[in-house]
Amino acid sequence: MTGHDGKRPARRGRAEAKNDAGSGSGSANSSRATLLWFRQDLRLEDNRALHAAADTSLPVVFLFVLDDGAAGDWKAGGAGRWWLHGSLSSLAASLEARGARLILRRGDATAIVPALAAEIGAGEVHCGLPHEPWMRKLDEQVAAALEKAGRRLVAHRVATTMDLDAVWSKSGTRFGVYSPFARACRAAGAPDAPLSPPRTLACPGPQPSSDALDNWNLLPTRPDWAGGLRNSWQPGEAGAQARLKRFLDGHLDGYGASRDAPGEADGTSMLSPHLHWGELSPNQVWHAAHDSIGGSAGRRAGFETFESELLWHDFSAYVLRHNPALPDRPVRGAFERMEWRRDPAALQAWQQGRTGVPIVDAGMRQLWRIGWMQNRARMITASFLVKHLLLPWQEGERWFWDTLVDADLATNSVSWQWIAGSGIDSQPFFRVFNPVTQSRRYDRNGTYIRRWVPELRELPDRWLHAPWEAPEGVLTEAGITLGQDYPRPLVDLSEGRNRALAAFRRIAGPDKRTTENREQADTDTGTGAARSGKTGRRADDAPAAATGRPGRGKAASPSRSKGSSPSGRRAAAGS
Ligand SMILES: Cc1cc2nc3c(=O)[nH]c(=O)nc-3n(C[C@H](O)[C@H](O)[C@H](O)COP(=O)(O)OP(=O)(O)OC[C@H]3O[C@@H](n4cnc5c(N)ncnc54)[C@H](O)[C@@H]3O)c2cc1C
Repeated sequence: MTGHDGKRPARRGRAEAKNDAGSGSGSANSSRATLLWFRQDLRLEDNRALHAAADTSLPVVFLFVLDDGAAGDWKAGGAGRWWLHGSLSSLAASLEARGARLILRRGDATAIVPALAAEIGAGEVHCGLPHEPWMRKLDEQVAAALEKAGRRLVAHRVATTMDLDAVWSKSGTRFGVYSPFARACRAAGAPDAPLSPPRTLACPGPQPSSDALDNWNLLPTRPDWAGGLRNSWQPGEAGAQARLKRFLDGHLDGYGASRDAPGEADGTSMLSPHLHWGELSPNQVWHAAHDSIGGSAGRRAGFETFESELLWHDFSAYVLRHNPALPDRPVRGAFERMEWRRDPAALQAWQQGRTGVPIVDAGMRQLWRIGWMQNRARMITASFLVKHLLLPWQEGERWFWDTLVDADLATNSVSWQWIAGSGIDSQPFFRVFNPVTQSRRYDRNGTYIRRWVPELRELPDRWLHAPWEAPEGVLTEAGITLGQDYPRPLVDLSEGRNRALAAFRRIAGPDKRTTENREQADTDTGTGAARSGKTGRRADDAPAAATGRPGRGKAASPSRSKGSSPSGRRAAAGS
């Protein structure tokens, strides 16, 4: 819905506080201070929790708790911890510049938050509204503990453009598909306008004690694998603003095409870690992008596509909110019976970017080096793991969790299940990305491959995407001996594809949706039918007719690699 001035009406009235779990029994009136509990909203601008705390006119105490116990398997991974250190350091400096202090505590938040609220005499604790299941459970426990003492927890929407509890279909059901969800969001109008930081922050005289950030050991030391991350990112609000400006100044126009070209510098905004850690709100990003359109048709087109991606971010949170088991279990029950293979050597080759398929290796090495991978490359590498290698999507999800600076429980699990075909509004399993076709289409000149797989640099474009097809003389001239300078492919692409399709056929029967997929698979003929609602997500392979030979992979339940610490996994993979 667009207003006559070309601007959408605002989604006002949707930023109200949530999870107001306490009784509000009057203790707020006798409060001496307010507690602001930061989580994944590490910013001063457009932070509704911060505004609500400041509006009490009481001194505000700022707290961040590192509670790895509550997060369990989903505590921040190695790259996430590196980012968190930088982001907290930046936030602490911004607060100090305003005469305030960030209090750091490590341990059980259900004990720490109520105890600190009692210590400073806070009637209210303000925080951002989370969508991670473990954090929601934690909030319930903290709210209950506070309530016992007549205090209350007040959560504010800080991480999505929409109030996710207010998005319903016309028939009153939840959306299970992205496109109508996005239509409903767009129809609701523009996201709320961003708020500037409060002018003044009243701070208490004596401050509570705080841990020293350096003592949390969030940065890797032995080995220090973070050099590529340091060279690529500036965690914190200032870095986020600079990245947003760079993208909007030069790259919104043409984003529709460049977002699919992994080799294009700044082809996408690279805002994902800043958005994940809440150094920028999606509302700030939306408004800045919208305001930058001016009269340009190209920028408007870029904006429309960019907005779709921001809504995918909201949709992922929405899906996780309504499917708390999503990070661990397939949404489609039939996939519980999938006969995934167990092949640690293949898994490690994938993690290290040594599969012998250049576009896959380029993506995995980019991830390793800078803690981020371009979206098209994420799709190709994920599909290769799940389909050509027939390894459980949870293995890939775990690896991404540990190595991505933007690792986000909602987006990561929704995306992995989308690739695996086991999730909500996913790509059907029988759509198998051919990595070579994808590579030729989206990295036509080989810029991406040459950057991240330099040993192939001298190969002519024609052979770069599939070196195993190159004549011996061409390889020799490029200085490559396959199996020595660069691996032979881990799997024959056509055999891998057939093995995956055979495994899929064995589970397809009893599950309604997968049966439908299979029937569709037998009749689809073109890429048009392969288009999903997801912008730019298109499978390029012909659909699976019932041609594959039965696979021989042994049934393996997905292992979660429990017990190996994230940084241990990074260290184990070498550099
Ligand atoms: C297997 C797989 C795993 C992924 N894991 C994560 C993850 O852990 N964290 C994460 O933030 N993204 C994840 N994505 C989604 C996507 O790849 C990244 O959000 C995107 O590449 C980030 O780059 P950008 O900021 O330049 O995006 P842009 O193209 O500039 O998009 C702007 C913003 O929109 C959102 N967005 C873009 N693409 C998607 C998408 N496909 N789904 C949901 N939101 C999107 C992000 O917040 C992004 O920062 C994953 C995708 C795949 C295929």
